[in-house]
Formats: sequence, C-alpha cells, structure tokens
Amino acid sequence: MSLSPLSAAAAPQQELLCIFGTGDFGRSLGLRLLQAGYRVVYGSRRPHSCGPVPQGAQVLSHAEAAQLASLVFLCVHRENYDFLEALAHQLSGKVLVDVSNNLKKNIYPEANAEYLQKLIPRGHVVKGFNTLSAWALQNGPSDASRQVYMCGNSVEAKQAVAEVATKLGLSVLDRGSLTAAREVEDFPLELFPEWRLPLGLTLGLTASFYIYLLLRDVVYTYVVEGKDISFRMMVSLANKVFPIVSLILLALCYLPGVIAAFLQLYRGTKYKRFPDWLDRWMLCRKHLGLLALGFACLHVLYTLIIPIRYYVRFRIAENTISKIKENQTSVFNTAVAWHSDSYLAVGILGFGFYVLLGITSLPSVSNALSWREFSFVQCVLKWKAVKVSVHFLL
Ligand SMILES: NC(=O)C1=CN([C@@H]2O[C@H](COP(=O)(O)OP(=O)(O)OC[C@H]3O[C@@H](n4cnc5c(N)ncnc54)[C@H](OP(=O)(O)O)[C@@H]3O)[C@@H](O)[C@H]2O)C=CC1
Ligand SMILES: [Fe+3]
Repeated sequence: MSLSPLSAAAAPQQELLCIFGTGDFGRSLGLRLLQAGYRVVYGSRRPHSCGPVPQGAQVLSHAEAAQLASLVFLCVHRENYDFLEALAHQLSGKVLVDVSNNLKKNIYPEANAEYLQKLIPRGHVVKGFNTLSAWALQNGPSDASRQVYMCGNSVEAKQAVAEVATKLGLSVLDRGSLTAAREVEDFPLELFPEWRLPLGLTLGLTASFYIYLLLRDVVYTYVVEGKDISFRMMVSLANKVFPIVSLILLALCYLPGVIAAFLQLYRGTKYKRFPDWLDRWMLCRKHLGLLALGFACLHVLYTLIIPIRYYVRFRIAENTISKIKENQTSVFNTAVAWHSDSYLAVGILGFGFYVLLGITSLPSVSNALSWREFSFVQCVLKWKAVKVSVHFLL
C-alpha cells in the first residue's frame, strides 16, 4: 500500500537529539530515544574509536554534534565537565540536560547542574533523568522507576525536556528552579538513610536479647547444672529472640502514632509541627513495621521447624516410651490449655485491631470522619495495638 500524498506530507521530520558521552548511560538513553522515534547523534572524544553505540545513531566530535541539535544530554561525569568550557560558543542557547550524580553528598561546593550553568552561562541547563539507571532505561522503566525529577531556570527548556521524557513513557515531577538541583542530585543517594535507624535499632535489639538469653539459658545452665545445651543456640534461642524483637518493633511502629494523635488532640490543631524527635520517629514507622513483619515471619518459620528437630522428636519418643513402660497415662492439664487458648485469643483480638486500623485509614472512611474523630479513633486503636504487643511480650 502506498502512502497518500497527504499522509506523506504530514509525516513529521524526526527530531534530532544530541548525547555527549558514549558510556553506559549515554548508550541506554540513546537506545530509548531511537525506540521512541527520535534521531540521535553522539558527541564523543573519539568519534571513530568509541565503544558500540545503538544502531541508527551517528557519532561525531562534540562540537559537530552540538551544532546539529538544540537539546543536548550530557552523559559525562562531572569530574570531566571541563572540556565543555571550550564548547561554550557551540552550546550557547541550547537546552543542556545534566543527568549526573555524585557518589556522596556535599563533595562539591555547588550542585553539578549549577557548575554546568557556570561553565556555559548562555546555555539553558535542566537537571533531570538522574534518578533513572542505565539498566532501567534499557529494559524499559518499571512502575517504581517511571518518575523523573526535573528542575531548571528556563520554563521553555524544561518543557522541551519534559516532552522528551513523556515520549519515553516517563512521568515528570517539576521541582522548580535550578537551585533545587542539589536536592534532585541527592535523591539517588537517599534510598538508604531512612532504613539506617530502624535497621540499627533492630540489630541492637536482636544482639542484646540474644546475648541475654544465651547467658541466662545456656551459660547459666552449664555453669550451675553442668548441662550442655549449646545446640539450642541455633533454633530455640533464635526463635525466642524473633518474637520479642518483632513485638517491640511493632509497638515502636504504632507508639509514635498514638503520641502524635494525642498531641494533636491536646493542642486542638493538626497544623502544628511535631517535635523533631517525633517527626523522625514517624518517618521510620513503615520501616519498623516491615522489619516487625519480617521477624514475625521468621518466628513462624522457626516454629514450624521446631517439631522436626532431632531433640524434640527424641523427647516425645522418650516420654511416650517411658509412660508405656511404666503403664502410666498423664493428666490433661487444663491450666496449660487455658494459658495457650488465651494466648491465641489475645492474638486474634490484636489482629482485629490491626485490621480496624487499616480500615479507618482507608480514604473513604477517613474522609467521612472529622480530623478530631479520626485522630481519636487512631489514637485509641493504636494504643490498643501497642498494648496487645506489650501483653504478648510479657
Ligand atoms: N550509569 C548509570 O546508571 C547512571 C549514570 N548517571 C550519570 O550519567 C553520567 C554518565 O555515566 P555513565 O554512562 O555510567 O559513565 P561511563 O563512565 O560509562 O561513561 C562516561 C562517558 O563520558 C565520556 N568521558 C569520559 N571521560 C571524559 C573526559 N575527560 N572528557 C569528556 N568526556 C569524557 C566518555 O565518552 P566518550 O569516550 O564517548 O567521550 C565515557 O563513555 C554520569 O554523570 C552519571 O552520574 C546517572 C544516572 C544513572
Ligand atoms: Fe510465639
């Protein structure tokens, strides 16, 4: 089938974009741009001997490549930006996308993008794309990595870059002017810090309870009774630590919510800032909750494993055999049955509180309540959740 003259005339000339640097990021970005229908020209120090570039892309010297396109992606490390100074003339008036990241925070006095703006004062610098990885770009971004942050002083330049990002299937979050560049550059370095406090706390709790139980159960028994039960260290002892740590973490996960809700009700407003310590605590609730869940899962796993341990099988067999030998039967202990059933009941009740908490947090429910009612309900339920956790602990 041949194209009608009208559609042939309407077929737009594909826009040409320039990429400086034929490294990992430059190559992945080029591939995606080509797939999205752009034409790509690379600017390289060694146009004839650089590494492989995606099929269909052209490789020229920096100066030649820059002249062909109005938008240039700088896929070069900041340490190597100095070569750009000599290109200030060719790059003036162009949109320059700075994708660079640093290995640490605050190693340079100014953000990379601001440094670039200084080198090319007449270029329109836009910071962006730095939260993507070369890998994610190449494999098509997943939901989690679909967002890109962007900032820059020129609205038109940002619009041009946002258009490209949208065509690549990314969603753009504008963070304002170039002064936000530092914050945008710090994003990729900020994946872990929120976990630091909860992880440290978990490790500390686990180590202290393990050592305490080791001394109390194993070392004490050995010293006083001369019995060696060190084989218990692997499973039984660990399985005592997991629920303790899990319940403490769970209590610590809900407690700041109780304090916050109480504080809001006490102050009569929810528009006042919480004290710093509470703020920080509130921010790591999700992590504490996930760690609590992880330890609870370990506890379940270990508990399932215990009956198949050699020691337990040995004890059951020995008990049964000795009873048979002596022709005895044991009495059903109702006290123990009561204890274990009440343990289960508290568990079910506790689970109910967590479900209720989940329900009240649903937007349809929380929107129907006034903030005071919502704070009150949350405060009561979270307090109950903390109490159940502590009850189990004791
Ligand atoms: N890799 C990733 O996943 C991500 C990377 N980034 C950022 O993208 C940028 C590039 O990273 P990446 O591709 O991984 O790095 P690479 O080391 O793979 O590539 C860097 C490229 O820069 C060019 N280059 C190296 N030295 C100089 C120099 N002295 N002067 C001029 N150009 C030079 C080279 O291209 P040539 O030989 O063609 O000149 C080289 O291929 C960095 O700023 C990085 O922070 C951001 C997010 C993720
Ligand atoms: Fe248990």
